[in-house]
Amino acid sequence: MSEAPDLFDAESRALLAARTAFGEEGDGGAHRHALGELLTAYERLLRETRRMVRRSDRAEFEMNQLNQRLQDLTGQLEYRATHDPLTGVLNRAAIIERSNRHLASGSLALIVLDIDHFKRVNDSFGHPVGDTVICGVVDCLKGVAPAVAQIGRVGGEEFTALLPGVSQEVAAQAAEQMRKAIAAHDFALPDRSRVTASFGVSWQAQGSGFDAAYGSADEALYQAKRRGRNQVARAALVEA
Ligand SMILES: Nc1nc2c(ncn2[C@@H]2O[C@H](COP(=O)(O)OP(=O)(O)OP(=O)(O)O)[C@@H](O)[C@H]2O)c(=O)[nH]1
Repeated sequence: MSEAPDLFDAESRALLAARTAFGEEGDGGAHRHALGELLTAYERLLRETRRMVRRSDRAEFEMNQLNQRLQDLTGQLEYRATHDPLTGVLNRAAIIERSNRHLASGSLALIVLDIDHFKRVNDSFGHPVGDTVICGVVDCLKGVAPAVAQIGRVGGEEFTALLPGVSQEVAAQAAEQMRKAIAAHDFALPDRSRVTASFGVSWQAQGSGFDAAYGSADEALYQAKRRGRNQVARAALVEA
């Protein structure tokens, strides 16, 4: 028979003693004593086992908590790396990454918009008021954007909406809804003036990239600004 492990030394000894006592012609007292020793040894073993189970439960609980915290922190880090802290929409890096990902598997319509004469808002009422206008514009965009749209802030007062698999025609209609929503919104500026934005809309076939999509939408946006602002301009379509 193999040797008993150290952990069970006391129990093994008690068991051996009990076997010996019961194997011999002993008196009742010796048997009772051996049984008592055995019982004590096994009660101790039971107590030790329960203590170890409790300790292992505690360790498992703590490990699960640490795991959860790690997952939360990873999620927070990922969120910060991909979102604009002021408005909560996607940041420039995330917009570039998603545009390229969409264009690798299909077409992409891209809307770029820029708040008109935004410098005046900052200069007249201060930066914090400018920030509330930026947030208000994002709220307007979210309110009317199609479900498929992914909204991002790519510059100070410049935003994009990605519309994967959507035609330029439909994207231009969505941009027009956005334009109307901003123009109709009361931004509660001290002089009661309205806020407007200009839009450029591009469409790229599968295989293109963010630079081409953004470049042509930005060119169209520039046209919208030149033509008097508060309007939507479409980029010339480039066939694949
Ligand atoms: N409040 C605030 N202002 C910002 C932020 N980022 C950029 N800006 C401001 O946005 C303004 C951009 O102004 P311009 O590029 O001259 O353009 P604009 O006045 O909007 O005029 P147009 O685009 O030609 O219609 C500047 O005053 C910047 O300081 C921001 O995070 N918060």
